[in-house]
Amino acid sequence: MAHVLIVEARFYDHLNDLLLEGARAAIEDAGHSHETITVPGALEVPGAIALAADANRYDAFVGLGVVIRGETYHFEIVAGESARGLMALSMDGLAIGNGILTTENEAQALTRARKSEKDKGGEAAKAALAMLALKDKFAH
Ligand SMILES: Nc1c(NC[C@H](O)[C@H](O)[C@H](O)CO)[nH]c(=O)[nH]c1=O
Ligand SMILES: CC(=O)[C@@H](O)COP(=O)(O)O
Repeated sequence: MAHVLIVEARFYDHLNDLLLEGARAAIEDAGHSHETITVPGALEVPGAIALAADANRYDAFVGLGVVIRGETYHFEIVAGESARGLMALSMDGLAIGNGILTTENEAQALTRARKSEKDKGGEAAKAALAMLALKDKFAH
């Protein structure tokens, strides 16, 4: 059984609750365990995963969050840099799924956060587990 760390950027409570529901269900349906930590925003997710990875307590990681475009260039920074950070950690050998939504508005985020619709939280969890399976395959 794998132990998965979910790192959620809790910027929009109601959207995160939906993403968490999907991610946790996917992990449990696959027969694995999980725990969740919370950070302020998407920019903190990669750093939190890097810190947690040093603890050697987790087999895989799922980053969750919602980045909704505002008035300034900050959307590009938050969306792009959180994704880049997770990609860098993935290329460094961590089994990671990226469930950080980057949308133009809340309606787009709701559709993607709901388990009954696009279930991006569950999708990210399944991606992390798929990468863990690959990691295990190449380790033997
Ligand atoms: N605007 C959003 C943010 N911004 C906050 C940053 O992620 C970060 O916490 C801050 O810059 C301090 O380092 N975060 C989100 O997750 N979603 C947003 O829409
Ligand atoms: C994605 C963001 O950083 C955004 O929520 C911030 O809004 P604004 O660009 O209007 O400051």
